[in-house]
Amino acid sequence: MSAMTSLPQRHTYYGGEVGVHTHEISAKPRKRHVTFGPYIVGSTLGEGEFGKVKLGWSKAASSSLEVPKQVAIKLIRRDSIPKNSEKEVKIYREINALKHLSHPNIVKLEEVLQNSKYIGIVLEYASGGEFYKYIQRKRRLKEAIACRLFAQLVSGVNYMHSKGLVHRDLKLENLLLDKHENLVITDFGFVNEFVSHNELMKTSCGSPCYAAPELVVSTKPYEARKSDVWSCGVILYAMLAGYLPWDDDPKNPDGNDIVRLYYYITRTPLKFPEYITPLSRDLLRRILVSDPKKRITLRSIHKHEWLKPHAAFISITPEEWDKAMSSKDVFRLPHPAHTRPKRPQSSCSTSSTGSKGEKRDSLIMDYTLVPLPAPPHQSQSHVITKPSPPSPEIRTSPVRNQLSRHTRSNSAASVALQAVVDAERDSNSMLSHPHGNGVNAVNGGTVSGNKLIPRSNTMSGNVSSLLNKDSVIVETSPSKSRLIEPMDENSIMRPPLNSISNVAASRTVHGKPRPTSYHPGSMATNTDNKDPPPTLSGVPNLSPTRPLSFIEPSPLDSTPSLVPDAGASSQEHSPKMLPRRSFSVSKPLLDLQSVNGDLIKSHGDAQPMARRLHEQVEDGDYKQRRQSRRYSSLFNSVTEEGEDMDQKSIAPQSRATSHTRSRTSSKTHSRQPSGNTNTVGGSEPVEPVKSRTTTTAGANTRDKDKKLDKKRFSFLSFYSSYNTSRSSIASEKIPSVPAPTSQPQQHRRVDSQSSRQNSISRMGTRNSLRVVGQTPLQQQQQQRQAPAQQQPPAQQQQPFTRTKIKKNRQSMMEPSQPQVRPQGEQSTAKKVMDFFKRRSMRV
Ligand SMILES: Nc1ncnc2c1ncn2[C@@H]1O[C@H](COP(=O)(O)OP(=O)(O)OP(=O)(O)O)[C@@H](O)[C@H]1O
Repeated sequence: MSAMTSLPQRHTYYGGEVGVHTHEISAKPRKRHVTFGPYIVGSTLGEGEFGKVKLGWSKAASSSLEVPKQVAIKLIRRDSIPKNSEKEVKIYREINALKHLSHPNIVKLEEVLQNSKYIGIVLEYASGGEFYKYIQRKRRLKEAIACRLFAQLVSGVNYMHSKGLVHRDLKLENLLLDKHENLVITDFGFVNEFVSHNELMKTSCGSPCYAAPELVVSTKPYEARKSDVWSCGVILYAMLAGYLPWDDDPKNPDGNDIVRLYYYITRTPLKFPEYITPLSRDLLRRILVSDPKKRITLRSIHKHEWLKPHAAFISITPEEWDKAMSSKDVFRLPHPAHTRPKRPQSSCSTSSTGSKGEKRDSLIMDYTLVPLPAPPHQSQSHVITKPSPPSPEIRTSPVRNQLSRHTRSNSAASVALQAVVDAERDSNSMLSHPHGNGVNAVNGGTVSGNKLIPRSNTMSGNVSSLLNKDSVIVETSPSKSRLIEPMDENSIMRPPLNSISNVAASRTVHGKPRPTSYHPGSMATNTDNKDPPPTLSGVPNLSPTRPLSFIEPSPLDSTPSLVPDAGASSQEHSPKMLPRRSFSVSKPLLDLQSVNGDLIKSHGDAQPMARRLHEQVEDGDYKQRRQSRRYSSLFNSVTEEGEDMDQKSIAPQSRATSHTRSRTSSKTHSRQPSGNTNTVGGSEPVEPVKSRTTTTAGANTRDKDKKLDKKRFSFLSFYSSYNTSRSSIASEKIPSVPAPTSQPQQHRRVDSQSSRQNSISRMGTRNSLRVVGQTPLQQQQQQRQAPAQQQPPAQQQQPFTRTKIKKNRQSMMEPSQPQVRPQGEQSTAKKVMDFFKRRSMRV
């Protein structure tokens, strides 16, 4: 149609402007797309803590026969990232980790873009959607499928462990599927580094239902890798059973009392439904062992009989993965990106007024909004941080640690970002300076050197400018060196990956107080504690509860030490209110001979990242606020404000959109961009078609409903639907617990009316582990002190809903009274509604 309408114009050819002329007089409305760097931004794939994740297409490929490369772009409003905040650290922690992870079951970081308004983390698009939905659809997985996916999970986890990284937030919600239904591990916001010979960590994080007991009930630093193993076990159980383990404490049916929950977990034998085979039960029994010392290691998991069908896959070493992934995709179809489309090399080419063809359709906002100094080198017009294949040299080179060490007073997270980019420089990456297309580019490690940042003259150590609105990071892979010229070495600031240490050291000099960290054991029931589980009314050893903000000042106002996470510090053994875990500021000395775990086969990539700067102290505070907003919205009280705040984190217009697809991976992955073109950033909305963003009450309602759906999930619901009697769940042992034995009806259907409130309350409880600044008991005490207004609506018996929210646990910490659940049969429609209403929220 388009060709037909343009045909007559060919007769009016003049001066070689066919394309433009034809376009201008085309009867068809000009297509305009929202763009972000080299990508056309499509629909919303999901929404997380940092904002929306959008489907994106490579613009360059859209004009050819080549299938546009699809990516997932995690758009983060820059103004939503307070400088020196935990959020900032988390973002760059994730970037840094992903940059050095190259495994088929770990989401691939394509690049990081940045313009005046947004930071875009461009990830490989996992078109298979969210894993928990996959299980939802199937109710539970067949053993063969579960075996394959679990093999992929442990392979990916083993790989990251081999790099000296622990995920610490493994759960169903952080697993995606690719188009071949391979598992993809995502969300590395809590990733941390462990030191091989002393891998203990102190900061508890993760989601309660997936977190190892030692994170909650022990006063001791925990073995980070073993906690990941536990989470893998919970995931495996969920795959096979269709619901999560230990969900049946009659005294704590909603899991509101986290202390009791973990007391129950540590004392209640694992129970299995009858359809789980003995072999898989055996593996689960070895994984879900409360004592981390007795818990099976990943290496032993690999050798377990149940995984024998995939022994060959699991036996692939991290080194082999590095090699394979750097050369080709292993079991994914080759990326079109391997023939990465050429990007305009001229800044003018991306200008809305200076380009022709496709780029004329783009409204490049940043180009005009953010005037940049003329780049010294011709470069790509988009910016970007491009990950390069894992480079052993980068990871292990001791020289890196000797690179310039700047004493900076900037955001440690920014330093981390610079550290991220620094790795590229080591691998011959070149700097690029985009000066157009709205996304500016500077090399993260050379911000000052290439003078792309107005404050560049102060940038000898000012890495924070990486997050300045006028700055953009560009990092190119070695393969792109042909597009740009190498920078003068002297102009490049090259902070080593351990440059964080310098920041930390400098902060130490400042002598600011370090925030305290969540130290679960200081409050919680010890594993060995034989006393009855503490109750809300009688927790004997509660420490004085203080507001999070008081307990945990900004980590960057603190005095980080050089003591790694491992708990080597004398502070580690302080029973209560231990100082916050300090950040590792130097490359960890991976002593392979003394590696405690089984899987470390190389020095790996234990890059010091920003991770240790604040850990999750502020995170708890942030999440509390965020969760409060969400809950407010859920209850239609003070809601609008909360919703707005969340929505604003991406784009104002997007608030009203009804096409936000929080769980539409399968639907959207083939969706092609359409509509008008705007550039994400500047003053333009993110949403592709403005007309679609019309605000209506209905749209708002739908939007909220979708959010609710996104936040709620319960395996129990569909399991109950599938097997309403639940009598098949066999208790292998009679629990010798103080609490009454578990009851099958805990995994039951629920009244749809009450499910929403109940799920909300659950989200605030079992998911509350991410309040890392306090122990559950602390929170409980706070809760007791808190006014009743923080309490959620009266809860009703509901099946367990899973976590996807990270805030305001306090308001949810009030114990709920067990209530009699409706026993009546539900209609199918009601079940379906319940199913979608009880989606998880991560805390
Ligand atoms: N690579 C991807 N491919 C497809 N969909 C994705 C991808 N990454 C994220 N999504 C979708 O976006 C949603 C939010 O992503 P993600 O959880 O990573 O964001 P986040 O900001 O880190 O949030 P949170 O930390 O709260 O989980 C996911 O649940 C998923 O539906």
